[in-house]
Amino acid sequence: MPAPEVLLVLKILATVLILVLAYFFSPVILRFLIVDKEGNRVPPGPPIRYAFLRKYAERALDGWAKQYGELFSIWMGSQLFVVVSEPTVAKDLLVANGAIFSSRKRYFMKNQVILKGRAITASEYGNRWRQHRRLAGLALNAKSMEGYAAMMDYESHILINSLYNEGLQGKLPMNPAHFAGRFALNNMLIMSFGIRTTSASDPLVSKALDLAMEFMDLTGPWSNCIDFFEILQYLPSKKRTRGQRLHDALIDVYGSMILDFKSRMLAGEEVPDCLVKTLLENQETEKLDWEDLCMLSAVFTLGGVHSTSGIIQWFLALIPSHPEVLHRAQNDLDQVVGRSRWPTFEDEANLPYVRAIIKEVQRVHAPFWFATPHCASQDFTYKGMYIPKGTVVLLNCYTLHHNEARYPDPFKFNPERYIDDKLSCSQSAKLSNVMDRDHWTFGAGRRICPGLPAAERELWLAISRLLWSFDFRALPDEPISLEEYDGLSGRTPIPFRLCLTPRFEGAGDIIDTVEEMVL
Ligand code: HEM
Repeated sequence: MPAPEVLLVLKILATVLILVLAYFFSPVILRFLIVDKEGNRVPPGPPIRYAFLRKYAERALDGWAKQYGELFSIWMGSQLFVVVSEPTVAKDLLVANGAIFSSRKRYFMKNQVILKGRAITASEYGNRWRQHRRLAGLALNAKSMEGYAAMMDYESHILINSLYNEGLQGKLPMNPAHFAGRFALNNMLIMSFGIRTTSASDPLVSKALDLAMEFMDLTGPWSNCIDFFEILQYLPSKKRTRGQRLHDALIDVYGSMILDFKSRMLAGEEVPDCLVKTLLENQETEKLDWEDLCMLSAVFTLGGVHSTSGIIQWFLALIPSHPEVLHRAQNDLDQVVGRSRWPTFEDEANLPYVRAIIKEVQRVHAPFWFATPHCASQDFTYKGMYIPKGTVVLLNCYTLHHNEARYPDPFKFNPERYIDDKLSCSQSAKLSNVMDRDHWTFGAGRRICPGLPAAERELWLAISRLLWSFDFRALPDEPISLEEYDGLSGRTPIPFRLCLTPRFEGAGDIIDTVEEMVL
């Protein structure tokens, strides 16, 4: 017979175990208990609560979508998620009922520790978000975009030039990630701060890319148990320390750029139009404090870095194993543009296959398989399924992008499927028949990415010029993985190397006619 003390310990352990099991299996009961006035239950879903989802969470979600249907629910710790996996449901909830499904959950790590409730992407739906969106809109409207057009053209030239020279005209295999990252970063710095990095070795490039990666890794919809188990929020943890450090680094790096810009304004210098100019000019009337300025400009900038650079990297990862795609695109470029100049943004409408390649890369390798989660700001019942206020609503882009009915043979990289699609992604997102929409890479509804036109222009310039300039060769003993990826929310390929050889004699003459400039 064990001693009474041992029995007591065993009893306590058994009770704890029962409580833990009850907690994790409580969805079985909650699915009957949580109902609206008519008795409608939450959408179907797995019977247990999850503490975290394994790497490549999109595969688990895709499996559940097949098992439970177009709208299913899942508990992550205390948080109820509803996952949207079908285009008409996405439209019905996020677009038609955008007044209800356009908020954001106050994630502990992302919204509270890192962004301290600031920044457009973290703002709950309401006046503050409208203010942020209006300010971002001023930096991204059609007139502002015209102002950035020449610089984006120039940055794409610098991108091609640095790949050409650093890769010794194709003799040296290279990892394109840093260069694609710098291209996207420079475009964002121009739009946000009116500045650019003047060489690939500028320390700001690595610093900003590292901060963007850390932000993506700490802020995924499932990355942190601490977001869903409130008790952990009262305890010190490594993740929380990383989040706090990231907050401080964002203030440090982006705050000092704001101070530099402000001192130029105060000195009477003519400063370029950009987001920070708009913010500083409107700081008093809009009642923006120092942290608002830092977080708005930091998140705006880093939001457009890994996403755009990721798509360029996925394009480069895909193209060596799809020579038929490459040859057709290069043939079209030769026919439409010729070899005595390279493509400009104005050529876009005349090169439908190149545009189709870009759309297809965005479909098969969206940088965010779950966009940025929305949150329900009211109770809502959809087709007999109850979505309580506070539910996080997730766009399951992976399943949406592999929908057999919309994209036959969905796992095949096949740009041909977009050949008759003459719309830009911005136009396509507004189509009334949502089954015709090109893809969901930029989100949906009122929170749809406001940087979409900027991203489209950048991607066109980079990808059409890469196709015009180079042949692409993978290394026989370094296969490029198209299945695995880096990043917990923003996805980029596992680092890879390839050789970029000029496609014809004379290409280098055009590629080499550019020099780094200081703004
Ligand atoms: C290929 C590149 C890009 C991709 C794939 C992308 C994707 C996204 C997605 C999925 C969202 C969330 C949408 C939603 O909640 O439904 C978003 C939001 C946002 N994006 Fe982008 N983005 C890209 C480039 C950019 C650029 C270049 C900028 C700035 C110039 C930008 C600025 C923003 C901002 C400010 C938000 C927050 C909007 C809000 O919460 O209201 N993005 N983006």
